[in-house]
Amino acid sequence: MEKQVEQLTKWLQSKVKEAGADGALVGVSGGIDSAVVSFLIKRAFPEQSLGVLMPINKKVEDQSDALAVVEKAGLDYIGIELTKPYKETFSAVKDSLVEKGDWNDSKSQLGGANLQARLRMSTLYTVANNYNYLVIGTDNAAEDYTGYFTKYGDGGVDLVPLIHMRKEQVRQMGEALGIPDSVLHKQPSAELWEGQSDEEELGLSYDTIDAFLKGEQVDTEDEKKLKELHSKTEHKRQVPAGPDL
Ligand SMILES: Nc1ncnc2c1ncn2[C@@H]1O[C@H](COP(=O)(O)OP(=O)(O)OC[C@H]2O[C@@H]([n+]3cccc(C(=O)O)c3)[C@H](O)[C@@H]2O)[C@@H](O)[C@H]1O
Ligand SMILES: Nc1ncnc2c1ncn2[C@@H]1O[C@H](COP(=O)(O)OP(=O)(O)OP(=O)(O)O)[C@@H](O)[C@H]1O
Ligand SMILES: [Mg+2]
Repeated sequence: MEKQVEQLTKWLQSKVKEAGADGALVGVSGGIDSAVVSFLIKRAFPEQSLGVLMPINKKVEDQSDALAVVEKAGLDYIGIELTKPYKETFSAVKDSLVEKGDWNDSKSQLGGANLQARLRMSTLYTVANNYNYLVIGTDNAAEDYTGYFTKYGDGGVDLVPLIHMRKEQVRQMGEALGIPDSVLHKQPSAELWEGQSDEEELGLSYDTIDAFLKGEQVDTEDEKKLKELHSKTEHKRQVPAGPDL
């Protein structure tokens, strides 16, 4: 595991150098993926790395797991509360659509969730511009395959160090790096609405997704679901399509 950590550290250093950037930052949620990236960027850029805590409908001081991560990693951090910008943007959209008579309430939970992820992305890039840092993403192989991320939200980043790692491998790396137990053993959640759980929303467990990614036999219905998710979200893994010349 140490060898893999070292490889990723060197890779981050070389990509940042190649970009002419001075360091790297990551959004820290208190989940395991961003915890692993926090430790990696601290290792790659001890003096030029930053964690950004961006609670929505919560205070920075309430993000206890995220605070435990930056503290344990020794990562410099800032807290930027996005509740007000989120509420204002969401209301501006809603009020205009209600007035036009086109508001679709059943779509609003997902629309609002994706707005949260995209507001965080915009915030990260604003901070990155200030420091001349790159924005490091946290997507892993399971999320990438299933397209379980917001296009141009948490998917809108410069580098994706964990993209070839299954969730179990992220957990193993987290253990090796000394990530706090509360974070290691927590249920994966995008926390975009109350009680959200990745596995419940996907209708698949990470164990099943990981097994499939390893080429192991999984339940036929699960395999069908995985392939459907993958093909439906292909557009998220590509640059936007233009017409043929
Ligand atoms: N074929 C196609 N070609 C080009 N573009 C296409 C398209 N189909 C849809 N689109 C576009 O893509 C949009 C849908 O994609 P998107 O906006 O991403 O939205 P969508 O995939 O519907 O939702 C994002 C999913 O990711 C989950 N998520 C989000 C953020 C973080 C995490 C986490 O794990 O932390 C998870 C979230 O809970 C939700 O299940 C459509 O509104 C449309 O604009
Ligand atoms: N409150 C937050 N503050 C800062 N960044 C956040 C916040 N919520 C989400 N993010 C960013 O969005 C990313 C995607 O969230 P995701 O839930 O997939 O990862 P995670 O929380 O690190 O791990 P897990 O999937 O196990 O919950 C996070 O890794 C983080 O970079
Ligand atoms: Mg999470």
